Amino acid sequence: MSDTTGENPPDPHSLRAYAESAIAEDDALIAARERAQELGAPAISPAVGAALCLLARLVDARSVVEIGTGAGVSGLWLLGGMRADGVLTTIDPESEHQRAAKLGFAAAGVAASRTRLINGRAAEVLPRLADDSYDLVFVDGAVIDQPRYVREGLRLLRSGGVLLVHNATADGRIADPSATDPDTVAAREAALLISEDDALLPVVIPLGRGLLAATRAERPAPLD
Ligand SMILES: C[S@@+](CC[C@H](N)C(=O)[O-])C[C@H]1O[C@@H](n2cnc3c(N)ncnc32)[C@H](O)[C@@H]1O
Repeated sequence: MSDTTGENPPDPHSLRAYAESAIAEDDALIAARERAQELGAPAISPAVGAALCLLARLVDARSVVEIGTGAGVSGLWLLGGMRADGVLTTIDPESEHQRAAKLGFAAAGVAASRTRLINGRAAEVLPRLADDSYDLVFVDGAVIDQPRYVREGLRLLRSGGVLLVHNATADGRIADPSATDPDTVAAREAALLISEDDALLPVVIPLGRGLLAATRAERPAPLD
């Protein structure tokens, strides 16, 4: 499994390495990535960022919620795909991380009105957000909390919206039946919540640490 710290890079000849190398980041993203490294807030990989940007564009996202601001690398990619008047609501309990993200958003020329940085724990903040009102929900907090975030994320998501869970594979352990550590169990529970919901169309995208994407399909009208 590739990681974004560079400690465990993918085989340079693998499809995954190719997918990562095919994405070029601009100066604002490169600087944000450096801040993330300094703060120890691991950022999504460039290919995951490009996937986020693409999906935000495809759903014409105006309202996005992010769990785990970090230093703003994923936020910058999401904002790049969102509508020009779209607002990113991003939650993180670490004020230092959010200060770095704010710096990165300003350096990229993002208007302050387009970001709502909420300093707090997602478990306390998410219940205050409105049902069915977000086009995209991006989950990138602790793996152990994924089931809770998926439940809340599905409540927030509008019909036709997209839920994205990063590190959905618990660093690749999800496919190993002998792995029963708490993170892997939590990642399995989150994946099951999604796969057992008939209204969702899910896919695991094997980029970065694994991105689980699911859209809430608009239900077809019943036949007479
Ligand atoms: C992997 S980093 C996020 C990286 C970011 N999404 C990016 O790609 O640039 C995880 C972040 O989750 C935050 N976090 C930890 N506990 C949290 C919680 N209970 N609620 C929300 N965020 C949390 C951490 O402070 C950290 O900044």
